[in-house]
Formats: sequence, structure tokens, C-alpha cells
Amino acid sequence: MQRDAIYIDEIHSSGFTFDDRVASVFSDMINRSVPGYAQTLQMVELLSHQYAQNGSNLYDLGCSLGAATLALRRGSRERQCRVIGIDNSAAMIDRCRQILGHEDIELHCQDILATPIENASVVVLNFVLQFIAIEQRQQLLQAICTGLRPGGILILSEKISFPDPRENRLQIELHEAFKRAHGYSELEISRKRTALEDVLIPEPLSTHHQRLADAGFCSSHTWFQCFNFSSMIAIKSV
Ligand SMILES: C[S@@+](CC[C@H](N)C(=O)[O-])C[C@H]1O[C@@H](n2cnc3c(N)ncnc32)[C@H](O)[C@@H]1O
Ligand SMILES: O=C(O)C(=O)C[C@]1(C(=O)O)C=C[C@@H](O)C=C1
Repeated sequence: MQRDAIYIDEIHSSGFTFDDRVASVFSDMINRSVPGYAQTLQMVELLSHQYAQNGSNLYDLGCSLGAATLALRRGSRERQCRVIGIDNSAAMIDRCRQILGHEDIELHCQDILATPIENASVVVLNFVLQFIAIEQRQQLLQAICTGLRPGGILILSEKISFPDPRENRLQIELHEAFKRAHGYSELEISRKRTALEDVLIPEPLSTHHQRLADAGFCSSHTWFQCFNFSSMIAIKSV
């Protein structure tokens, strides 16, 4: 695994993008940046095993290098499911094809906002909605809910914010301590913080749960939170 040294090397004046440089170190970057990332993958496999319906489609929207796509496949091995990974970064999808080439997985380089979701039983948005423009988030969740079979689920993992400014500050500090503990310097942390401004827009858990309800899910539950990272499961009624 190639080590993420992107923000050591030079000052990046432009915003964060999923280009070839990021794709080449992405595994290391996300593991050292997102508390609980490995656990979300384990639970995608478990939830896929629990909810994947025979003959249905399983979607990983914003699949990057396919870590959650593989978890969907592993969780549904004994069922007749199509596992579909979508990402609009060619650099990510090309690498993903190399990594998952031998697996029974379909990969497409396209915008998830233009991707038809149909006959689905499990849909994953693992740290992806945060990169979608706020005004387009409702429409995406609605399309997902419509494309799910009764009893199907959405797994939604996000970097979150907190309505109380003091709690927000504390959780950001704890996240930055996590990054320092995983070898990132103050300079790297601050450069990436600047690069992510206006690119990754976190929202409070309450906003996510309200949007999921408005999209038509009958219930949604926070199953994981560590500092300012969280994962939810939203269920479509049977
Ligand atoms: C933080 S990464 C996701 C990590 C991945 N889901 C995992 O669990 O390893 C966000 C990904 O979303 C993709 N993405 C962002 N906006 C997108 C869009 N509109 N359509 C498709 N992919 C998108 C990016 O290219 C990037 O690969
Ligand atoms: O490094 C950070 O501060 C993050 O917010 C982590 C985060 C994410 O949540 O998606 C940001 C960009 C990369 O996609 C990998 C991880």
C-alpha cells in the first residue's frame, strides 16, 4: 500500500479532487483519516449478508477502489445478486478494475446522480454524500429509496458536523488527534483541511435522518459514531 504523502510535498492551491495522485494512495489515506473506516467495511459485509435479497442488485455508489464493493460481494456470495460499483473518477475506477478484476462485480465510471437504481436490496454510500452538493442530496436519496425493493436498505456513512459549536470544535480536535496519532503532521492536517473546504460539506446527524425520512425510508438508525464520523442504516418498509 502506497503511503499518503500528498500534503507533505507541496502546497495545493486548488481544492481536493479524486485524481490519480489521490487514487494511488487512497487506501492508506482513508484508513489513516477516517476513524472506524475498517469497521464500516466489516459491517457492510454483515449487513449485506443480512439484507441482500436473492435476484436483486447491490450498489456501491462512489466506490473508489472498491473496498465496500468487495464487502457487498463477500456478504452475498451464496445469493444470486449483481454487485455494481459506480464512481465518476476514472483514476479510481481504473485502479478498482485492477484490484477487483477477478471478482464477479460490475464497475462503471459514471455520475451517481445519473445512475438508475433499480431492483436493489442494499445500497451503500460510504463517505460519498458529503461530496454531493447539498441541494442535490435529497434527490439522490429519493432515487435510492425508489429503486430499493421493500425491506431493502441504504447504508450511509458520513463525516458529520454538530449543531453546538463547542461540541463541533471538540469533535474536530479529536479527529485531528486521530490523524496525528496515525502519522500526519500539523502541516499536512491543515493543508488538507483547506483543500477540503467547500468540497466536503458535513451536516448534523439530525439533518441526515430528516432527509432519509423525507426520501421515503420508514426508519433510520445511527449504528456507529466515532468523533465526527458516523454510519447510519435506513430501511424501506416491507
Ligand atoms: C471518500 S471516497 C469513497 C470511499 C469508498 N466508498 C470506500 O468505502 O472506500 C468518495 C468517492 O466518491 C466519488 N464521487 C464523488 N462524487 C461522485 C459522483 N457525483 N458520482 C460518482 N462518484 C462520485 C469520488 O470520486 C470518490 O472516489
Ligand atoms: O481527512 C479528512 O479530514 C477527512 O475528512 C477524511 C476523508 C473523508 O471523510 O472522505 C476526506 C477525503 C478523503 O476522501 C479521505 C478521507
